[in-house]
Amino acid sequence: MCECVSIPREIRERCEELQLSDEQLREIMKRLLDNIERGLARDTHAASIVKCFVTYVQDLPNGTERGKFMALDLGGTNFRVLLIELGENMHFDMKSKIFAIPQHIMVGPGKQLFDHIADCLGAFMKEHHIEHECLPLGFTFSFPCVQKGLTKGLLVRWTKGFDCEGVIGQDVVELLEQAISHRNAVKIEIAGVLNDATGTLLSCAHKQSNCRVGLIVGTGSNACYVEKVENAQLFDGDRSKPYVLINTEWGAFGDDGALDFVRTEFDRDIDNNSINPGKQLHEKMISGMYMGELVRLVLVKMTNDKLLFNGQGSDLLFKRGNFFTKYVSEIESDKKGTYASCRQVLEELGLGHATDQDCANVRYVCQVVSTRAAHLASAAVATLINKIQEESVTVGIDGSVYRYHPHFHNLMMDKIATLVTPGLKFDIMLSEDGSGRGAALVAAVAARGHAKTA
Ligand SMILES: Nc1ncnc2c1ncn2[C@@H]1O[C@H](COP(=O)(O)OP(=O)(O)OP(=O)(O)O)[C@@H](O)[C@H]1O
Repeated sequence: MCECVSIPREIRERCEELQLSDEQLREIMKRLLDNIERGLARDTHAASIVKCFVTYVQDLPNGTERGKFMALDLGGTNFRVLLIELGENMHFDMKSKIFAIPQHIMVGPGKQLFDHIADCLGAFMKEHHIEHECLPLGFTFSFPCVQKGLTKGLLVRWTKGFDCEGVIGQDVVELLEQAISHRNAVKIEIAGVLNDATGTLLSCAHKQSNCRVGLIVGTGSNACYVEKVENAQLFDGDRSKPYVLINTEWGAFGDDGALDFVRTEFDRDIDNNSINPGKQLHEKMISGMYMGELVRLVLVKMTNDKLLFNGQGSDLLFKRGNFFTKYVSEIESDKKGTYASCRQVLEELGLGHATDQDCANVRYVCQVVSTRAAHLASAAVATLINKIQEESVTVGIDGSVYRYHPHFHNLMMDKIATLVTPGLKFDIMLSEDGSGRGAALVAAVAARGHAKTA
């Protein structure tokens, strides 16, 4: 962090607990690996915090997939319906539309949510004049699910601000099918349910054949990776194939206290004020739903201690949720020694009286919080790379935090390089629309399978 020189000692000291040493990161890796192994093993799975659910996806795309597919992507800020056509030479034609999920639907009855999804699907198919076709559909549903097959996923719990009654324990594919037939508008054949991390892995593997990890750093954080079937003890699918994709659900890592040695008062505050206290503690230290709020909490404390803004905050700064995660990216995008975006953000927050020193301090806090997130994500990715132990592995990543934060990629490249077993090569690539393409690819790979057996 090159700007330390101009940052007062008190500010730096307050931020120390938010900076993780390599030793701490290695300890986190050890604990995460232990959690992953417990999630995979028959005897320890039930009690394991990191669930490592099997996905039943065993084949990666190989470029021979062809046809027209639908995809639904539900799992965070936006809900999307997509129509994707796979052609020769990896040609990918995609039409998509974003539909809002109103807040009252996010926390209302489950039936209302699935009816809404079915209505949006029907409207989209009509708009594209395909309402009379029965197309295969991949359903990206990015919440923790126990899968019982490629087309059966039971919701374990809601995350990321959703809390719809009557869905936990239910098969979300069945709920979607019921809603579609109930609305009676279109016909669809659901070919697979997956989450966005799996979709990201598949969409990157379509381009980069050594892709073995899919990572999300968006509203939430999660990862999926390619595991040997022999290690996936609970997998009851085709054990004659060598691999199966594992959905780690690592957002829950730490829910048993494993991360308490690095959690701070700010992390505890975020958790206590969330709709799922005590849950998803790893995710809450990394992802976009919480990053801005973490920064705000640090700024509030420093303001109250008269270390910022001459002790004069603003109503907007003191109100929860007002410091958006995109502000972190904007503030850190200012060139060294300049504060144009920072000033704009502070003005929006009623802090027009900030001095240049305040701006430098605010940027420092943003850097500390986003760097911690990038380092935690890196430690978790390095854990998987070391576990996979292939000579060269590509990690596909999606999510607005990774996509838009100006330094996240570089921070991750540097830290993963420090943490992986010497000799293992890796690369990380941005997934172009992983959840949508990935869902279509699941449907397409399944269709390829049918074609083969037919
Ligand atoms: N410019 C930005 N820089 C950093 N974070 C951002 C930016 N814009 C949006 N975000 C954050 O990214 C999150 C949304 O992530 P994304 O767009 O990947 O959506 P998502 O699909 O809902 O996420 P997920 O895949 O976790 O379900 C929000 O928490 C938001 O605050």
